[in-house]
Amino acid sequence: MIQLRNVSRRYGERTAVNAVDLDIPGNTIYGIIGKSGAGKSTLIRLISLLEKPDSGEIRFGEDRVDNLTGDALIGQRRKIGMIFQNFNLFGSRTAGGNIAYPLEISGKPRKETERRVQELLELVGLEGRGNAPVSTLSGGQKQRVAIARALAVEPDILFCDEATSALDPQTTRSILELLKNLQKNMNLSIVMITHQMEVVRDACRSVAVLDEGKIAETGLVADIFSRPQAAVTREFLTHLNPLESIAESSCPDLVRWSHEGGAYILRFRGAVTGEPVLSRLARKFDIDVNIRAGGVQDVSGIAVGTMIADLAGKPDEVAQARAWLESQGVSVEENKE
Ligand SMILES: Nc1ncnc2c1ncn2[C@@H]1O[C@H](COP(=O)(O)OP(=O)(O)OP(=O)(O)O)[C@@H](O)[C@H]1O
Repeated sequence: MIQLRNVSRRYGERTAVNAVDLDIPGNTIYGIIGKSGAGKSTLIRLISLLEKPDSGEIRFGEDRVDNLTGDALIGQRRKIGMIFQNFNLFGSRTAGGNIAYPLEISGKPRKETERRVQELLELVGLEGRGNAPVSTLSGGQKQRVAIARALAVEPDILFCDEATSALDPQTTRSILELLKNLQKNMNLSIVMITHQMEVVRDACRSVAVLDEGKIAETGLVADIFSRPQAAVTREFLTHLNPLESIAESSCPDLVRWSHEGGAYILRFRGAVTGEPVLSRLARKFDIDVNIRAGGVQDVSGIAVGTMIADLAGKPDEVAQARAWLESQGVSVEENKE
């Protein structure tokens, strides 16, 4: 478990991370999502002990780590692996040579290093590619090498900083699948920094939404998807949900399709998705329901439905209908698009 209390980091006049409190559970994949400039990279530099906060405390488990220096700092940093958007591989080395690097500098004997490199290549699905020059690898393969290199020294925590942002959607999915499997099989804690809600949906169990250096909200991904609280979260979901992404999602259940928008966004989860809530709504209230688009996404194994609909009728009837929907576990939001 990583714990941040009142952590701030300023650059001159600019407060990049502002009084952040965060509990990142261990042994899971935790997402931190934010727009460009929200402070994600700064936050990850602080948590990975590359920079010190101006104020506040960071703990790994019981140990306070933000104030460490010397060998104690090096010891804690050994527990952390990192992968990046642009892979940061050594172009002059082969795939295997990159993976061997951290083992070589930690003084592992050559035979052991060779054996471990083979194991790691297998682990990331690159068996037989150890001698390939980095320049001959695809983006997805390069990221697999970077993952293997990060895992070579058996870290407790793997930080992924926009690790799939440079990859196409299919490669992104395969890298996320790999990370999910590694997390499960190695009891790893993974923290994923991203600006893509798809990455949060497809890989993370919990998420923190960062906005202008502050935590806008945190929660289980399925809860955030079905009942977003902060305006910035809704904005992320609006860009992901209503039209294109539903059609592309791995579990499309498209009801209808329209580019004309709709007055309301309805979100619901679990059992509610299977119930004929809208037909009951239309029977119960004197309103017309026009579904513009809708679908069900798989969010960490939980079905989360999103529907864009018009609810037309007298204002008080529509207000009552909205209140009834909320009482049935359906979150109703005006569509600002
Ligand atoms: N080393 C630095 N010196 C000065 N300002 C910085 C530094 N690092 C970050 N900032 C500022 O802090 C704010 C947050 O930046 P940060 O890179 O953490 O955001 P981000 O969410 O990672 O954005 P992006 O996705 O664009 O990288 C920005 O206004 C940025 O200009």
